[in-house]
Amino acid sequence: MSVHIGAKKGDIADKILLPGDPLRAKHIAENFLENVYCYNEVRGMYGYTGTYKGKKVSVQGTGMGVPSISIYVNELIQEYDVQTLIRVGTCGALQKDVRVRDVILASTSTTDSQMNRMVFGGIDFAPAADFELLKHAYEAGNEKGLKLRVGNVFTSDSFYRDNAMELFELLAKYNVLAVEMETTALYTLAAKFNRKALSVLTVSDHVITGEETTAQERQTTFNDMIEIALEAAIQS
Ligand SMILES: O=P(O)(O)O[C@H]1O[C@H](CO)[C@@H](O)[C@H]1O
Ligand SMILES: O=c1cc[nH]c(=O)[nH]1
Repeated sequence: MSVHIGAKKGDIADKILLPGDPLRAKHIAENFLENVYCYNEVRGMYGYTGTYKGKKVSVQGTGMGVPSISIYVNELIQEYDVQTLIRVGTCGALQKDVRVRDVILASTSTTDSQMNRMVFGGIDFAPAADFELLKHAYEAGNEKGLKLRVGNVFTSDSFYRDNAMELFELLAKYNVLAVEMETTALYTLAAKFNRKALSVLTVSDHVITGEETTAQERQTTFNDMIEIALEAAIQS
């Protein structure tokens, strides 16, 4: 096992879905995978492996924020040699024409996290999705008749922020689609270790209109996003 994941080598597939919420991991395992086993319960951050359309796929909760997802992604890559990592997360919409329950593919991310500034000595590294994964996910969405949004998301270090609207309006003006808390870390670590990564996000709330989804929905019912991510994973 690694420090935070109680799996043996070989227990985790080389393709993995990464929800922030461990109960979303359980939902994905129970409703989308076959031949499932749970390989991790450390800290209640559930991890499962099973098959999707006959191909081995894992799903691992990451917790919230850059430090938490960085721990899981580092260990999944360095200890378990995972190659393809797809975040399946929620986000808050920043654009008027992005609606609650829409699915967004993050082609890149903007951040207020200091992580990359520390690593790159003040240079602004531009985290990017893997193009092939993004293409497969986009095509999977099209096949389901969905109009996916593709673009820049804001990876924030804080969920609660003073004077948030001022920043959100500025980001919206620069075409940032939504706010969430992990994509920058995922894309940067994937670049560091030469792995493939993508964030597929469902809009759970609207920062401008105030429209929201319930905690139950955030745990369990964002199934378009899950199917799109699984299709992209098995084609990678
Ligand atoms: O639903 P998840 O994947 O946790 O993603 C979003 O939800 C959490 C905040 O409520 C943050 O982790 C944010 O990125
Ligand atoms: O980080 C997040 C996630 C969902 N909704 C938000 O407003 N922020």
